[in-house]
Amino acid sequence: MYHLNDIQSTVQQTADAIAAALKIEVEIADADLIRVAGTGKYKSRLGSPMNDGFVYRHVMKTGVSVIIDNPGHNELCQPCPSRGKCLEYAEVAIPIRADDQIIGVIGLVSFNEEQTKRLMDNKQSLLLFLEKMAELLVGKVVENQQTHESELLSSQLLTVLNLLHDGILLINAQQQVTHYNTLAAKLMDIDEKQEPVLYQLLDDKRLWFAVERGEPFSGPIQGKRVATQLYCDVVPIKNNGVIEGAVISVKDIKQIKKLVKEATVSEIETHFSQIIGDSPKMKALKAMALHVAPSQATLLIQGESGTGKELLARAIHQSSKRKGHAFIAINCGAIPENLLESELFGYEEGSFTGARRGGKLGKFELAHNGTIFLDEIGDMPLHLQVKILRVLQERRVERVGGTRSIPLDVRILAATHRDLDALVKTGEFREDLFYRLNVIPLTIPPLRDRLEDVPVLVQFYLDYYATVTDRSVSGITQETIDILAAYPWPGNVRELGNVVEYCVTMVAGGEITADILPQRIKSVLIPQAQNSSLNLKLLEREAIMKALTLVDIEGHKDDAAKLLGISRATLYRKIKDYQIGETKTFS
Ligand SMILES: Nc1ncnc2c1ncn2[C@@H]1O[C@H](COP(=O)(O)OP(=O)(O)OP(=O)(O)O)[C@@H](O)[C@H]1O
Repeated sequence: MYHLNDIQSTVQQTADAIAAALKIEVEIADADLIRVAGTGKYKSRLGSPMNDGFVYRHVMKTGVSVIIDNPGHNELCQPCPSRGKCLEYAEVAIPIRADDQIIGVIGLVSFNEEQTKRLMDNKQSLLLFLEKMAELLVGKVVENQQTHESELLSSQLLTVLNLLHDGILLINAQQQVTHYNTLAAKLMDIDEKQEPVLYQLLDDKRLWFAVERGEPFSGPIQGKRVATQLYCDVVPIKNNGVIEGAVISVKDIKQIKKLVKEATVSEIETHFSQIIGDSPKMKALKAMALHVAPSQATLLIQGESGTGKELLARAIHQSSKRKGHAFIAINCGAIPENLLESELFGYEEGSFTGARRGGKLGKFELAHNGTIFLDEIGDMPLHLQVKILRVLQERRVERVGGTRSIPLDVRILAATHRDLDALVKTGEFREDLFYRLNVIPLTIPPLRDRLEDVPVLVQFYLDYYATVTDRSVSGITQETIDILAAYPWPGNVRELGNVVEYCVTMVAGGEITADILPQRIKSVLIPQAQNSSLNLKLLEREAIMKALTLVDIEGHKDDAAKLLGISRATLYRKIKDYQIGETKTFS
């Protein structure tokens, strides 16, 4: 809806102009019959409602112009309380029409014979003249409304732009900056008194050409007035195929790096104290790992799946001077071969179909100053093994499709559950890379070779799952622990954690007893459960394990047999019967 009052001074000027031309009094009312402008005696009554405006009300309602030469006697004057006392000689009223609405009335009033004669003699040209004046007012009020709407849109747009976390520039087809948000002003040092042109802010022809040709562009650009490197994304604006300009989003590259760092520095700090296990083998491993952690050495962690290779790698990272930087883990066996290269080394824009605009950082670059954990390195394809070797030797990476070689400061920790030695022999793993990685080998023994760690791990997981699942568990029976300590744990600590989680979930409060254990665990020993010798066997098994632990070093089973008071042959048989770990270790 248009309001004449919004252009009051124009309306008044129009009333004055009509009055001067016709030498007659003029008043102009809005749609609510409030006097917006007036001349002569009406000038002092602006803003007041025209209660007696029966003629004007009729014009508003019908949209038809009215000429009254007999005020007081005309039928439109019938309801007027001033009828009979009316000072007016004649009256002309025409509607002001905008689109389909009538937004006001222009009224001419004569107060003497001479004015009346002028009105009546030139009725047609007078009406035409007034209609033109009404059109003029409508043109002004529409223009005013459009200006207001576009100013509102601009200020809404600017408010939205200022909410964004990127600097934003709106560019027109002449490369002039028409709008920018506060962050853009800060990032590019835009002076608010000037209307900058793109080339005065961002110093790169590739960007200017992209805007000029209406093409998208992404990449690092040097600021012109600032020393900062800025990352820019250009999105062209086209209207019916015509280039109208572009929107450019701008980020501070330092800020992006900071965010990447925040996102990649692990929130889960892992310390050696979180690696549970007091068996002599674990103690020796932890001591060795703690010793080498602060060094820059590349480490190869070997061990079966679920033995805690990543846990150990995280603890090593946390105990090194790199702990404030990223720990980036990548499972080389879990990523399809065709994607692994770009995941590790990143790629440049346009290096292959489907490559993201602006390219992509690889895991090596993300780990800059920190540690990269290459899990399942044994699954790495040979052609990538060459690239890894180059990174290790030159401490630089080259992105896929790139020509630059980027310097890097990354410590590599690799891990595998496979026998790399054997892979080297079959030609599946490069010997030179193996020796390069295997500078300091760390081998985590499988859980079945350190079953004495089982009770403490069980307790650790009981506490953990009781807390995270919010279930109260009063304890676990000795018989259950004995069964767990006799199971060979092919899935190692991960499997044990899952079993305890299962028990905590199933027990519904109270104590965990043997019958709650998953069937596969029970079935290792339970066939003998009805047999009264179950506990005796368990005791015997434990005694053998203790004796083996005391002598500890393989090859001294004679001593263990002596301790137990049995022959060497019997000891070997019982080790086999009770499935006490004799599996190959990697050291
Ligand atoms: N000694 C330990 N103390 C506490 N938790 C452990 C221990 N060893 C392993 N875990 C836990 O077991 C789970 C498996 O560990 P992790 O992922 O480090 O093993 P992994 O050897 O890297 O396995 P994979 O080779 O399958 O990737 C994790 O939840 C880890 O926290």
